[in-house]
Amino acid sequence: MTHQTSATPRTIAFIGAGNMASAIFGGMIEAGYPADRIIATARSRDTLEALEQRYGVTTTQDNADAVARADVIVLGVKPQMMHDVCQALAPAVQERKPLVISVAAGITCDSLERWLGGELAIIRCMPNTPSLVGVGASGLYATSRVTDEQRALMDEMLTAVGIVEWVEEEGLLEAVTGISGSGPAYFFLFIEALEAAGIELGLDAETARRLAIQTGRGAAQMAFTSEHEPAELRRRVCSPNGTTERAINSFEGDGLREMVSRAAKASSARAAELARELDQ
Ligand SMILES: NC(=O)C1=CN([C@@H]2O[C@H](COP(=O)(O)OP(=O)(O)OC[C@H]3O[C@@H](n4cnc5c(N)ncnc54)[C@H](O)[C@@H]3O)[C@@H](O)[C@H]2O)C=CC1
Ligand SMILES: O=C(O)[C@@H]1CCC=N1
Repeated sequence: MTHQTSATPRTIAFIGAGNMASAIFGGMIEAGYPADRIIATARSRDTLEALEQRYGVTTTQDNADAVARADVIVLGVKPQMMHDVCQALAPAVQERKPLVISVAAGITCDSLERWLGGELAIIRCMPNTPSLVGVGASGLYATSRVTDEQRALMDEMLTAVGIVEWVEEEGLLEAVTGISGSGPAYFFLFIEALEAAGIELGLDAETARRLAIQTGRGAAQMAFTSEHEPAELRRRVCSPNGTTERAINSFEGDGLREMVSRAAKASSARAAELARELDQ
């Protein structure tokens, strides 16, 4: 992992080490980031003990103590918790002035900066959970106080767990949320539906699941590595008047594209709604 180019790896505190935050630092550690440079906080001692055991990270229930020791803080609590967590952390953050990263859907840099006491370098990140297996996709937006060095550090952290796309307008993170932030759930739903169809067609559940998962994996891998566009790869599965053509016509007739578009826009709109609801 490229962090080795830095003289000393930065200490990174993950405030609210739940599904998303642990997917990021789990992926970073898997890629070689030193676990002893990662501090994780959560409300429950049991959660923290499990993280210590699994990843070898340092843990504490005291968010301010974690901030006091960190060069970078990653805010990973639910959007609804963010205001209270930030306000409680403001003195420690103002004392230390770390790079602040938020992965919360919706919450704007403006809100974060206000809640944390002002004048901070903030990066908003919309990651996704496949970061845990090194195949994440993250959208990033940086405020004007973020230095080139801090951007490079963020690139190092997140390219260790997947691809990184910077956006120049903060509002575009809502689009990222609708596509890749929420996106893994869409693909899991499709796998579930394909598995259920396999069972209806007479396969046993285990076989149906294995075929559905491997097919999703294979199609994504082909789309990722091929010189051809996804539409061309699709056409190559469709023999004229064959079986796939019937299935694709069924999807098109049932409005799959419109369904996907509506779903992605619903996710994106919810991100904007969260920002309005939670700005205080
Ligand atoms: N789950 C996902 O696929 C994605 C989630 N996100 C964002 O990540 C954030 C977290 O989501 P999840 O990880 O899914 O939720 P989660 O519920 O798994 O994690 C939240 C963690 O915060 C901890 N927590 C709550 N209050 C705390 C406090 N006062 N101090 C310290 N820790 C506290 C909880 O113990 C929990 O471990 C959200 O803001 C969400 O918008 C962003 C992209 C994808
Ligand atoms: O569902 C959510 O609100 C979060 C943000 C993107 C994925 N999970």
